[in-house]
Amino acid sequence: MGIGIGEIWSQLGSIMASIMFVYAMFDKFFPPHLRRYFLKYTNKFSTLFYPYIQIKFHELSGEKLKHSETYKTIQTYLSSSSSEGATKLKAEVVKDSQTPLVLSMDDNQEIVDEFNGIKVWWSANHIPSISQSFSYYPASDEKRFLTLTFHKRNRDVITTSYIQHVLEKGKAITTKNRQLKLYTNNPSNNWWGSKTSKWNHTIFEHPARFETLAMEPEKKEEIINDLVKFKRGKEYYAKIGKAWKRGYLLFGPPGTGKSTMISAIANFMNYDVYDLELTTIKDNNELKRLLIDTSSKSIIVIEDIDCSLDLTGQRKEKKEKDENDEKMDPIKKAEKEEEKKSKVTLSGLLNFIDGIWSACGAERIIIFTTNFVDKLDPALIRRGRMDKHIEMSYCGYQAFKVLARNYLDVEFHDEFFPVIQKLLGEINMTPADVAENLMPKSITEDFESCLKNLIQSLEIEKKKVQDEAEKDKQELSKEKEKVKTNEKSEQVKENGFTH
Ligand SMILES: Nc1ncnc2c1ncn2[C@@H]1O[C@H](COP(=O)(O)OP(=O)(O)OP(=O)(O)O)[C@@H](O)[C@H]1O
Ligand SMILES: [Mg+2]
Repeated sequence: MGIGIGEIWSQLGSIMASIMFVYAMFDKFFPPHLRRYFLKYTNKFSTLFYPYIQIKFHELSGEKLKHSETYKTIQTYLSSSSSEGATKLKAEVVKDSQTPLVLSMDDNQEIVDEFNGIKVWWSANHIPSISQSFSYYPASDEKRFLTLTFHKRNRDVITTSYIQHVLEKGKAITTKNRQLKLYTNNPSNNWWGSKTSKWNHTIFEHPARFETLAMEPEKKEEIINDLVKFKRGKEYYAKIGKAWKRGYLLFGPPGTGKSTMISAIANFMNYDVYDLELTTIKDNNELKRLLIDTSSKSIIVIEDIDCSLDLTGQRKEKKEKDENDEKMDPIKKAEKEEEKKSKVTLSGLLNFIDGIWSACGAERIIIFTTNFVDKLDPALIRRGRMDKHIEMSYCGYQAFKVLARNYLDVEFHDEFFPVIQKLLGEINMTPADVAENLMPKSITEDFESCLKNLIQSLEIEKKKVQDEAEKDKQELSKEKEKVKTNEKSEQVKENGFTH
């Protein structure tokens, strides 16, 4: 006869009661100084019989400085197999991935994985915050980690090949599912708790590509080659003893495609973009902390560097405006005072680019853009910091051809193209303006009228330039006339004086 469920329960109950009783006796009568020895030996005893090893992977590593990439990678790896093993699943942020729903293990769930016939167990663990106070911000002492459990005898295989296998596979899945992200820095008064990130991000979906970027083909080729070389340069950078990063300085007048070029680079390299807004950063220290929280395979962009640094521009303008607010309430005024005092300095930025801290994380491109390259401090843009200087210039004939192909699907037109070629040789027009002229303004407008529009604009521009040159010439001759008449009258005076 089998034993009934009820009987099992009653037996289990009495066993539990006995354990509780023994524990209570132990707690009450065992002398505390002996208890320590007892626990030590039972621990040794149990490890003798407990044949498993556990490894923990924490979400935050390095004194909470950084979200661990290893943790994220393992999580990705596990999410690909957890759907089968775990019974409680968690749906992850959907918008970051190309797959509509990313499932992963929920807290305190366990899954079994197998590698070369060896069984391992993974569990997701969560230690809630100790502080009980209710807060809008996530608690900073909350801890999450993944635990890997395996048999002692497999120690070597697991710690070398298996973990490497997990990381490689996790990375491969990440790259496959990857959508580029565009990050902007959060003002530091929002950096509460360890969970709130220093960077906000959205999905980066700029359609710019090198193929659609209008510039001289040789120049474009050169940039692409440089990027390819950089991407494959891991060993090379290690060999020459340099951090694996590269700086580009993009300069040129507004509307020549600097920002477009950044997007094209991001798409080409498949890197995330960190758009760094220097004006909201309080000091060099904050800048450093932002840098630490960026990931590898990324582009760090500082647009209009001449305006955002203390060298010129924006900050000064801001100060002047503030001086008008004399009647401001005292708290706000103190805050503003604080804002004025703290700032990122040139040396802080230089450290950010190539100081010791810049070596954390690899495969990174730093891009500065400016309209006025002459305004920048030479220290900032010397080679080694900004390795490659790229001038984005006015639209030439080759660049126009790319735009015509993009906007109108036209390769050549024997009536209009030669005219445009001649005019572009004489007139400076930005690719943005050329593009605007080429864009059909209504659905009925055909490509010929678009090309005519461009020619018309170029001719108007040419006329303007000619008129201005004429005016300048006239003024110059007037000046000359004046000087001549002055000289004459001086001479007359002098002659009159001597006679
Ligand atoms: N070289 C180019 N190739 C293709 N499109 C271009 C190019 N330059 C400009 N454009 C077009 O003009 C628009 C403005 O260009 P973009 O924002 O890249 O200029 P910019 O150099 O960054 O200007 P600013 O100095 O004002 O920031 C873009 O949306 C793009 O469509
Ligand atoms: Mg721009």
